[in-house]
Amino acid sequence: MDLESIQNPQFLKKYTNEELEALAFDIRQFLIEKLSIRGGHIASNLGVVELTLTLHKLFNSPKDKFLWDVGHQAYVHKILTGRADQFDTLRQYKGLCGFPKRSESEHDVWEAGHSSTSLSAAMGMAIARDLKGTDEHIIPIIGDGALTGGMALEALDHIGHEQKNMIIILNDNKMSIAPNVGALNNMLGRLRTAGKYHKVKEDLEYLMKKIPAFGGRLAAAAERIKDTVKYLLVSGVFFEELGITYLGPVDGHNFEDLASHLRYAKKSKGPVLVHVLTQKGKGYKPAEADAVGSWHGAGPYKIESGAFIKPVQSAPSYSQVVGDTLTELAKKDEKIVVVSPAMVVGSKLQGFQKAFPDRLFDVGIAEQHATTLAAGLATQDMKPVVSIYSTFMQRAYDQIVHDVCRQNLDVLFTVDRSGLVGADGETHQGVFDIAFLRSIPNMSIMMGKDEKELRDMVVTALDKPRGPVSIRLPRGNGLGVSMDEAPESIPFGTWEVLRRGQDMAILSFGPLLQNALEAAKQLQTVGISARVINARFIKPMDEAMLEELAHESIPVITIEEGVLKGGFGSGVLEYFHGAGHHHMNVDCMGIPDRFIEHGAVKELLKEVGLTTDEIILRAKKLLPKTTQERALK
Ligand SMILES: Cc1ncc(C[n+]2csc(CCOP(=O)(O)OP(=O)(O)O)c2C)c(N)n1
Ligand SMILES: CC(=O)[C@@H](O)[C@H](O)COP(=O)(O)O
Ligand SMILES: [Mg+2]
Repeated sequence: MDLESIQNPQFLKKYTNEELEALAFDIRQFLIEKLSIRGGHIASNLGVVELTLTLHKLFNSPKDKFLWDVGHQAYVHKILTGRADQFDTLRQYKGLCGFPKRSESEHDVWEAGHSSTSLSAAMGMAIARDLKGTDEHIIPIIGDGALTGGMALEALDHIGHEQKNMIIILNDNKMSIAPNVGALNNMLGRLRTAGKYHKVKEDLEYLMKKIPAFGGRLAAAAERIKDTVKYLLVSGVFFEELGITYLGPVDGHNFEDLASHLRYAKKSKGPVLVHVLTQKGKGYKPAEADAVGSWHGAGPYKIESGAFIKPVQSAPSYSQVVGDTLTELAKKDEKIVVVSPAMVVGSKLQGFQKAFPDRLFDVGIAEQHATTLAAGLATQDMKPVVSIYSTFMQRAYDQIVHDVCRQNLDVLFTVDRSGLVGADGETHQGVFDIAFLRSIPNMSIMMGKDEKELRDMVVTALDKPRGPVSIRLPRGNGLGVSMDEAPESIPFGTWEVLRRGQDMAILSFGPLLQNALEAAKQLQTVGISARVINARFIKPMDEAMLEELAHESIPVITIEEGVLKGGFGSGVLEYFHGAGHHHMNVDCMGIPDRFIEHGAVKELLKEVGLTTDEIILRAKKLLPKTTQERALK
């Protein structure tokens, strides 16, 4: 079938199972081909082809509402709702978003990117539906990984209590990004192998009706028998005990099985959970065989061999540098313990995990728990490191404030994917952490200019008690600087002058320092001498150096890949203001007050004006008239 001709899912209503099989094949071929060019979340999408087709056949989107948890597995839904023709632009600048997007389609009723939000949102929609007196079906689709998130569990508690009509699809592929972990996953494992509960339950209810009613006592006894049988037949009745009818397990690649369970769910009252078993990567051998999560969010690949097409990189990724440094340090310091909320693969912690399986805790998608767990470890004189993506750190804000910083505990946060991340877009940009961490008492924040300085920062943070420390590191690879020298501690709270200059000062940190240095070089050619300062400690700032600038009265530009409101530049302004240096002329460059969509980081930097050219323009404008005139000559 020509998938690009699909306008909406109506055509599916009349499809036979054979036709659905053929369409599932075409969709898989389409995805494998399109994603081979620029990558994307292929494995999760290949796993939900039959499920998505059946949902769109049996329900009426957009009246009935599908809420895709995380949202990374909504590609098939996008194809069926008329967006196949845009797949060449998937996750590209100004192109199709990699997650559901309300502005893209009326069928995208809920946006996500972060996990475990679908059940709460579905509950909100179900309450609204009942208050308005309408009758649509609300259908959150949540993975076994996302189910480990605290929000999902909070929502289940409420859903079971309220008893609103809702069909929860639990898409269980035994995988988070890597193999799923935790006691809930173990419980699902037992359910996977148990018999089909809904059939057993129907038989039981039939049997009960046949028992003649001899008053309340017999009825009560019959209920008890039913409960006992339920316990005997189902190894875990977690959902039923919460008041949510459990149906399944269902073969998520079998149209008949899927349809019969979903039809049953459709006519059920109250909340129902349909436990669907799928295989991540289904239909593409290299992705099916993936046991570590390499095909979760894949880059471009060769279709025939399944080999990834990677640009030749001479430098290690920043994540790898942190992972390796922690492994090295942990050899000498047995107090170092690493906590990862489901991101062992992305943050390159497999080496640490292999070397110290007892000292790495993958806690599943549980950023809040990860943070307070680390706080607990710190109270017991351990050296916990929470390896966390900047964007997911947002989930743990209260735990950082209340549990870690308030008690001034020695917890190190290695804040991965800090700054713009690119193709994942606005849900994932790591641009808020400086603003939200800077305001918390006791928290220190650093970012290295290159991979060597990053390594030195990890050493610095762990060499003696420092209170809470956050070390930011960007997505991607280092600059390729030599790592031959032994790592060393950096004097806490100090900045570094990278280039001398007396007309003005550019203050920045991390990869953007390269742009600053290039700008300074080009400014020199027009007679402007710009000092470039590596403001590697975002907090505490190097006040002695700020005082020098104030004394010299030279204009200052601050540059950061973070939001301007409350960011590093704000900190510099606050300092000058607080110290009474009202004469200081400061221009802050950073991320404006809006969400930044997907695209290559380079394109996004251009969009927000964080380029060498823009720095040069802003520098020239900031300088006093006399210096500007000198530059024009
Ligand atoms: C709050 C949060 N933490 C971490 C992630 C990173 N992440 C994205 S998908 C994923 C695994 C989700 O597993 P599951 O829900 O089972 O979906 P699957 O990929 O198996 O289809 C993780 C950990 C996230 N998106 N949101
Ligand atoms: C959907 C999600 O949250 C992750 O899969 C994320 O896309 C991973 O990002 P990285 O590719 O930066 O590890
Ligand atoms: Mg999963």
